[in-house]
Amino acid sequence: RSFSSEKDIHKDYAVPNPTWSEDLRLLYEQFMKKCEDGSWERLPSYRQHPAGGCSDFQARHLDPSAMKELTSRARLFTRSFEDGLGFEYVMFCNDAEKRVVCILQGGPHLQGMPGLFHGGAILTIIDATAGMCAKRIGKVVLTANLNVNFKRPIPLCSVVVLNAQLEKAEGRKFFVSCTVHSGDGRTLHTEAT
Ligand SMILES: CCCCCCCCCCCCCC(=O)SCCNC(=O)CCNC(=O)[C@H](O)C(C)(C)COP(=O)(O)OP(=O)(O)OC[C@H]1O[C@@H](n2cnc3c(N)ncnc32)[C@H](O)[C@@H]1OP(=O)(O)O
Repeated sequence: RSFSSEKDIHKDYAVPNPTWSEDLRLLYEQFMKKCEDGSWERLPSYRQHPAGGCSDFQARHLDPSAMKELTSRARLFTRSFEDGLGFEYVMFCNDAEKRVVCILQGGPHLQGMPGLFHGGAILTIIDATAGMCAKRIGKVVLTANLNVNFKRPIPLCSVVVLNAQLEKAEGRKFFVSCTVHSGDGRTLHTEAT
């Protein structure tokens, strides 16, 4: 299926689709309920960055002529898989508490060791969730340092919950902690700063 259709570019992927498990749907409903009083907000998620969304950042870091050609082909890594095969996730933010929660069902194309989530895939979704937590305050942010302890392996295709918390801000430096728990909250799989 072509990813570059106009419709697809503006499609919000942070909503249920037929590949979602019952566990992910239940977590989604739980968090959508928390959004009712406005304390939590579901964050829409698109395959491509909005045009001009990071123009000053791109001007500083990238060659504009190269960017033009690339932009139409570029995809957000975590949104570049067919439905259900990669990262099925939704992020919710609570700006008052400086928190971002990400509910995630990892697809079969994220395998590392047989039957387990690839460590790089876990790093990716931690980077995106902690990055979003900093971005809620810093607007345009880059990850300078990411330290991770993998405590328990994550079974492939299971549902997990990431909790990112802003711990400290010093000027333009943001310090964020992030944990990955099993969907039932009983197992701490990963912790990161
Ligand atoms: C519209 C957009 C929509 C977006 C949707 C969401 C999509 C999300 C996608 C998900 C994407 C997720 C995000 C991604 O994946 S971002 C991609 C991965 N990250 C990068 O590529 C960043 C590469 N690094 C750099 O560009 C520079 O090194 C940065 C910018 C980070 C700092 O270089 P800069 O020249 O600017 O500043 P500085 O060197 O004077 O340092 C400044 C201060 O920082 C301190 N420091 C520096 N390094 C470290 C370190 N390693 N540990 C601890 N501290 C460190 C340093 O001591 C100093 O502190 P102080 O002495 O001032 O106190």
